[in-house]
Amino acid sequence: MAKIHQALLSVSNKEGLVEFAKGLHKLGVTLISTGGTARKLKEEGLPVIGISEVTNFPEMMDGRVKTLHPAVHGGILAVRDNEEHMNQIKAEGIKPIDLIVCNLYPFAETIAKEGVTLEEAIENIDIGGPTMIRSAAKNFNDVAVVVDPSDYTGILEELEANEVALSVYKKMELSYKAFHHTAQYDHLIQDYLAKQLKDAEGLPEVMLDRYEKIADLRYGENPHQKAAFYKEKDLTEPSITTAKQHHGKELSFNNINDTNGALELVKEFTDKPAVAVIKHANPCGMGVGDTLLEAYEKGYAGDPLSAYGSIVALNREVTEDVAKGIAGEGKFVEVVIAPGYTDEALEVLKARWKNVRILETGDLFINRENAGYDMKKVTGGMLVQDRDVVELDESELKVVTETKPTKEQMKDLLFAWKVVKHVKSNAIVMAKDEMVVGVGAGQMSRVDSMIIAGMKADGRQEGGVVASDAFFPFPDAIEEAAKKGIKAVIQPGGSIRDEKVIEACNKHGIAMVFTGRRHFKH
Ligand SMILES: NC(=O)c1ncn([C@@H]2O[C@H](COP(=O)(O)O)[C@@H](O)[C@H]2O)c1NC=O
Repeated sequence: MAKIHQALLSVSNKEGLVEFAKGLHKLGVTLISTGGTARKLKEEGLPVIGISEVTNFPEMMDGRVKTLHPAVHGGILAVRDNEEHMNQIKAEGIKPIDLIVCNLYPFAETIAKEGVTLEEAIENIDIGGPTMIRSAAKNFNDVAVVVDPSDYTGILEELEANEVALSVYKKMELSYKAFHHTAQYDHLIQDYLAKQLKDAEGLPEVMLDRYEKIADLRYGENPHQKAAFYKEKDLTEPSITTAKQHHGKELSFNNINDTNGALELVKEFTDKPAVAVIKHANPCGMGVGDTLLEAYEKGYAGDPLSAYGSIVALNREVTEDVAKGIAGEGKFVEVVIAPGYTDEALEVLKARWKNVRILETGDLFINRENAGYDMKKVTGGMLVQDRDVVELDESELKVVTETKPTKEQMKDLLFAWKVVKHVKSNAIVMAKDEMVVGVGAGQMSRVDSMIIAGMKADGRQEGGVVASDAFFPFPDAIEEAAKKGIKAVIQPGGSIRDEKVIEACNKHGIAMVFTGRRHFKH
């Protein structure tokens, strides 16, 4: 392993710098540095060669040109066992630089400042730093590059243990990290400029760079599929990616997907306690109540059979009584997710199941102003759209039937409308007293979803309401609803046969409300 003789330190974030430089100096490494970094090291009494002594050029134009010089890049990029390279740098009086310690102008922090000007942002685009980092990262066989102050201690320890050398494997690891760092940095700049341009409202040119891996998963949807979990970098609201796990087995691919569905559903309810019971990302039960226990009981009662092995999401802190409800005899859940838990509640859940995943999100909200994107993978491509977070404007509701919904029915219609948005299309939700009593999900025809919802409700829908995520193409589903004793329906409207659908409602004395907006979820 080749020894490190010369290091170039040029950092904006000076955290840990002095200790690291002192360690390098103690190991006999020569230190080269740029303006502010050199000043800081000199203040500590460290011997530092200024960059101008290396380049024979002054640092110019407010620091726009400091390290951008063949004396620096030749010293970094020369391949040490390439005789010609080494002769060439020698002839120019260039000495190899074996270690680059660099982090960049604080672009992210600058653009986050209130009232930042374009000029200020542009001045904070680092050019020399990324160039140097990339040179060193390319030549990782011979050069080490450190971009993260949290790596300083570990590197010093390795240098101390290995006669001031690092393994090629370690240098390759640092190279990977360095390219990641510069790629992120460029991305941020690209994004910022896109926002300044007139088409800032459009979707970004490149999507996947916005995501970083937070976990490798044991496997994907099936055991033969490899999988990992990625987090959106500029995430602005609590989500499955930010939830803290208190207890239980590692989350699986399917757990994450289903828990996301459960959490997003209860996030819709802010005014009152709400509990969703989810299987395969669809709600099998959902309830709203004056207390969280009441909401849980309604959520569970929706479909106790399907609730076995479900995911339970709650929108309020879980208390002991609710935990006892979830942990009741004969029950089994995969995941519980909530804004928080009392100590007693946690005890109850932990004691009941060794493996149940208990997740805490903190206070729940939907950031509708900056909700991010929703994506669907297709073979060879990806579809991207805004997340469906638009709220129902109650003033736009239109009662289109002779019969008007009662106050109680309207409450249930609005409840069911929020739920149906989270059910796979074609989606039908039957509800009564702010409790889901039947769900028809993912059917190829809407009337089949209605029939299935009615089957699941098993009589409990009598006098209740129905929500449909998209319009009824025919009156057939209304005929089915009428047979089941449904008294009010909420749906977007907009079918060419709306008149027929309204006629069917009028015939059966069903009240129907149009929202004017559909919520497909495919
Ligand atoms: N222009 C250059 O040649 C150049 N070389 C290094 N830098 C950056 O200057 C900063 C350190 O400056 P100082 O040591 O003066 O505090 C580092 O963030 C480094 O990435 C440069 N600045 C910007 O491009």
